[in-house]
Amino acid sequence: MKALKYLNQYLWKYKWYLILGTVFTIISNLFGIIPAQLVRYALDLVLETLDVYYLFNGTGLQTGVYDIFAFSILLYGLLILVMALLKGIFLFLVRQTIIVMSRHIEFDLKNDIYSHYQTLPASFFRRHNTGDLMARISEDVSNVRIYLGPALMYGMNLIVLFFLVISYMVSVSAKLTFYVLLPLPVLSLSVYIVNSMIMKRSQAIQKQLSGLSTFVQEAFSGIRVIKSFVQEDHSFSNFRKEAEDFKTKSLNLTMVDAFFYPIILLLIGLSNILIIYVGGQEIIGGNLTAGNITEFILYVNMLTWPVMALGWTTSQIQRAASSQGRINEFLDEKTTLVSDKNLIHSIAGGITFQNVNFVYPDSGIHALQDFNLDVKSGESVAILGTTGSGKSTLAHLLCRLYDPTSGEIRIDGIPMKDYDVHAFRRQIGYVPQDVFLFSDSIQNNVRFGTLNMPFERVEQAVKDADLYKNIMDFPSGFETMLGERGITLSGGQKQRLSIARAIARDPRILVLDDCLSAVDTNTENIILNNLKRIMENRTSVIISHRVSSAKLADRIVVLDEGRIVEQGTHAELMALNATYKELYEKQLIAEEV
Ligand SMILES: Nc1ncnc2c1ncn2[C@@H]1O[C@H](COP(=O)(O)OP(=O)(O)OP(=O)(O)O)[C@@H](O)[C@H]1O
Repeated sequence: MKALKYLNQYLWKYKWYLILGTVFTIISNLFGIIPAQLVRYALDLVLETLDVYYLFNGTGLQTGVYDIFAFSILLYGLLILVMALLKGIFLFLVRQTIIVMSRHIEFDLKNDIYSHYQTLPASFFRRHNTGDLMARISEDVSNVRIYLGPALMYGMNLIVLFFLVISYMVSVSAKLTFYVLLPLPVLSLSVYIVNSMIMKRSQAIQKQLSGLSTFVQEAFSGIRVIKSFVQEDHSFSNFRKEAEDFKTKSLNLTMVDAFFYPIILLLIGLSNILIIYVGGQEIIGGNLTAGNITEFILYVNMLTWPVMALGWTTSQIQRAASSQGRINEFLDEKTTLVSDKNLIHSIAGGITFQNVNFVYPDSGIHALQDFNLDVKSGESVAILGTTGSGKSTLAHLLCRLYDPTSGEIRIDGIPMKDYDVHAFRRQIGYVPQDVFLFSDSIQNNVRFGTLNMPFERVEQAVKDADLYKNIMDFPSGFETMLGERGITLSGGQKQRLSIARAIARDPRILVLDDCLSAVDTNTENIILNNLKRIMENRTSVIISHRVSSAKLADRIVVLDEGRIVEQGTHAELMALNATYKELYEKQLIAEEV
């Protein structure tokens, strides 16, 4: 329950909806209760007037009595109708305040979670799968919304109704009220027991649902691999297993739910029997009228639905508490990538790695070891190395997706940690190894959020990435849609578009992480030559496992198992006659073959 405290800030923000909602709930319940009293008056009136009516039997006054009697009944009938109408109007207003409030909070909560997700470091997204992230922002927020909307509304309604009805009942007959409410402790106990079971089972369902979403999301992201390996049946049988588990857990919950309503109806029925039995004796004793008994039956029936909803409400509150707990777990995660000084200024692009060590927290792999490198502003450095030698790790550190485990990275002589993270990243052009493009037009993929970027710059970036001709060949040119709603680019085209996106931002430091692997050597040369021109006076770090990409750089650094084994220009490294030369010759032969 503690988890729900987090929502108080939103309740405070929308306090007027809540206050008005409470007032409307009280008014609507008053209009709901008054008809029961009108029924009592009407019934007692009928019984009393009947005696008078028969008293005047055979006289001319009987018709007069009948007219007064009929008129009074009609008046009561009309009053009950007006009350029902007023109750309806106020119920409408209750929904217009409480449910509207819950929708506002749902909107705010989703936005807050989404923007919080975005502040979290890359390591967080490695630890948690996409299905889980999605479930917390959709399923869990929905559960919380139901608590803040319908559950709060029914809960408030129950409290107000209970208070009003019981005070009326006591004012009529304390004895009868005592008997009518006798089954209540049993009811509360059963509600509590059943709800604890509901809570446990719904948590299991929630967890399973999250697993199911992850499975489906992964299966459809990798649909091409599944199809090409003819693994549809295997994938389906795995899905069935997950879905079967979900079904079993849901059925377990349904069984408990099925117990719930009969128990409540039984106890309410017991109350009705008690009213008639004890009330009947009271009538015989002359303490109550038949109207009172009718009124009591109406009250008890009025309580039936809210008491039944009590079970639903409590289970929903518990469900919301567990959902909010899951949401808080992520909201409490704080990024470690913070800056004390938050320096915001334009950088020249000098990079210094000083005894940098990096160990991946989740795998414990020592990806970079005592790494020292000095890159002057405007210099182009190629990082070459075998697979798993730590090249991408270097790129991640340069974009400050991670901080070094020990050692320091300095930019223009200032520790990278002192720069404002966003202001710093804005000056970096990063082309990741796994190209990711959004389902949007080519133009918007290049602009990527910088809406005021002149079209000429988009065009120039695309030309520099040697993609212009390809784009012009598409019927819609720059407006060509990509992704699920549009065309699929080839691997090389994607890489070039990703390069265009990075250079269009006019970065001070460009980090290319093995992003020329899917283009031929000729295109690679064109792009690298273009980059040489546009990156003049800016720094470029070209990561590759291909010597052809490294050749044009001012300096080449050869990595092995997280350490620098050689560095120098192409000619110097060839003269060394060691790792680089061996790599060069191997790749030359492979290319010739
Ligand atoms: N997010 C991660 N969590 C844990 N270990 C990781 C992670 N990313 C990489 N590693 C490990 O760190 C080491 C260096 O990986 P890195 O991706 O930097 O190599 P690389 O030189 O870029 O390789 P490649 O050329 O194949 O991309 C590898 O052993 C890899 O398994």
